[in-house]
Amino acid sequence: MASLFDPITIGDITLKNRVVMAPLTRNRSPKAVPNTLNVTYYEQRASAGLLITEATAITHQGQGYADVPGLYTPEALEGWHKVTEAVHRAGGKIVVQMWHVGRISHTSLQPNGGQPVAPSAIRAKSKTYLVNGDGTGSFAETSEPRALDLAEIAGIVEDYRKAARAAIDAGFDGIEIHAANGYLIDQFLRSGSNKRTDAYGGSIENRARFLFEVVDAITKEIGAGRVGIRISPVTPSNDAFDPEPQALFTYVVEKLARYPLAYLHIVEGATGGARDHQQGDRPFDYAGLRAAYAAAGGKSAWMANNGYDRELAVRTVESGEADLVAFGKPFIANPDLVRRLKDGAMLNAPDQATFYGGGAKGYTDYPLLDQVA
Ligand SMILES: C=C(C(=O)O)c1ccccc1
Repeated sequence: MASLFDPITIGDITLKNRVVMAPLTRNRSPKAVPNTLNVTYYEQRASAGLLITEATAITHQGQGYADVPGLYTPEALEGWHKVTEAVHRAGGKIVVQMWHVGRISHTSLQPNGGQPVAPSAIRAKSKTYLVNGDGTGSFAETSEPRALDLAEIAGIVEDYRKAARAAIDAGFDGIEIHAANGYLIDQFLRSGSNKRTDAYGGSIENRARFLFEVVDAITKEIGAGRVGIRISPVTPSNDAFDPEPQALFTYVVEKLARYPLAYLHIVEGATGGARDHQQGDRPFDYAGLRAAYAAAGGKSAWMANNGYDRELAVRTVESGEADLVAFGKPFIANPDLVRRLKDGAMLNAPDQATFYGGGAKGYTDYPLLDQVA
């Protein structure tokens, strides 16, 4: 029977435990360049079995929020190299979450002030984070997107391939494809945001085409053993919706079974919200999803996420329902979360007011267990 605190090898990556830091957007990388504060933040949390970085834009077009990092300038890659070196020096493992926001963006963040791109010209009922002239942050409505021309899609697939290569060259142990939470890949998957009538719209197979072109390109470039993927079957984040999530994501995982990936990362329920959130006419069957994946020959590690506490995480790994558990907010407030979970110690409460934007406060200043009187 496996324990949350046992080592595990996922694809080409060996982890010292199964406690994962989930991707957490913190908006603390001005000009999309990781800085010394970011180095400290990730280094502090290196006792995790695996760190998944905050969502990181593969190109300027893929950028949707102010002060999130990128993977597309020499300065950003140099900044990430400092992060990976520090995490490895501290004995950690780290992958970067590769992100294209699609329609979840704002003209002020887009190249030449242009419209964000999407599978279809359907505006999301969502907001994005901007930084005002005086440096203060605020949330603004996302802009009206334009539909991608068929001829543009191959270029974005190539952007993913180039970014994956750049990530490995920057010292990451691997990458996570961000296919969740209503961003570009998820916008193609979900029928609520994809009304295309060409080979990328309509049937489930067509709506998943873009995802698998990205998976093909990245796994050919860096090897499947260094590739994870995050999906969120029923999240309503960023106005994501599909009335038949079980059919859609069963198709997705059955096709992913063909790739010997490092892991599949599943957001259960509404991201950061109710674990039992439902889309469509019946509750989502996560065990059934994994069974379909295994029946299709899938052998990659299964990473569960969203609202896990110590008890549920320990039970879920011991039962074999998942191989790893990813924690978000608990890692914001507890750099030494692994030790706290192992010891059953109290957890610092995260300060919501400092989740997004700002500096060290609420980012690198949470006390370790040893520092708490
Ligand atoms: C990248 C995000 C995601 O995956 O939901 C995100 C972006 C902004 C705020 C919170 C989360």
